[in-house]
Amino acid sequence: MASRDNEQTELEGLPAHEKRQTVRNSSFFKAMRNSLNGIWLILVRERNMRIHVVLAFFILVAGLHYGLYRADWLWVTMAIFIVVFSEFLNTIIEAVVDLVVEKKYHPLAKLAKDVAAGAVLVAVGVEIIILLLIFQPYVWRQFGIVTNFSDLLHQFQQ
Ligand SMILES: Nc1ncnc2c1ncn2[C@@H]1O[C@H](COP(=O)(O)OP(=O)(O)OP(=O)(O)O)[C@@H](O)[C@H]1O
Repeated sequence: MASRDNEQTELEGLPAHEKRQTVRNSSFFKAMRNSLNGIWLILVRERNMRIHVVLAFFILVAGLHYGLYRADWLWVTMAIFIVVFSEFLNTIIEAVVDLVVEKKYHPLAKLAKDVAAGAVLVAVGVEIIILLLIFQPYVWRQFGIVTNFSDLLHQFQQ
């Protein structure tokens, strides 16, 4: 138990002077503060999350550059969300596993962590597919090539 207490004060991203709260949040604002702290902690502790956020920024810039339609923005938002959300779940699972096994090797710990990491990989794969499907007509259009089926139909009708 002592080792867990030490780990708590040494947790990267968590101020050492942080008051140790283990009871329910006394107010909505306290709950909000702890939730924002969770977002801050994952950004400070997880390099992969920082990479996802930077990539999301460039995707948003590309979306603005190409002037995506509203429906396309919904897909792009969902694509970014599933990756960020899966990274949140991955971090939660890693933390809970570490809390339970306390640095000892356990095949179930490996299973939980590897499967959680696999979920992030699947989410990234889905994100890539969505982004390719959404962005490719805009990119081709820049070179004067029409690939969108409805645009093609529209051209024939004219
Ligand atoms: N207690 C454990 N028992 C068995 N295997 C473990 C244990 N801890 C970690 N591993 C193995 O080491 C790998 C890396 O674990 P770690 O907790 O360092 O994740 P990480 O490097 O932060 O991963 P990610 O890049 O997904 O955040 C796991 O995927 C798992 O295969």
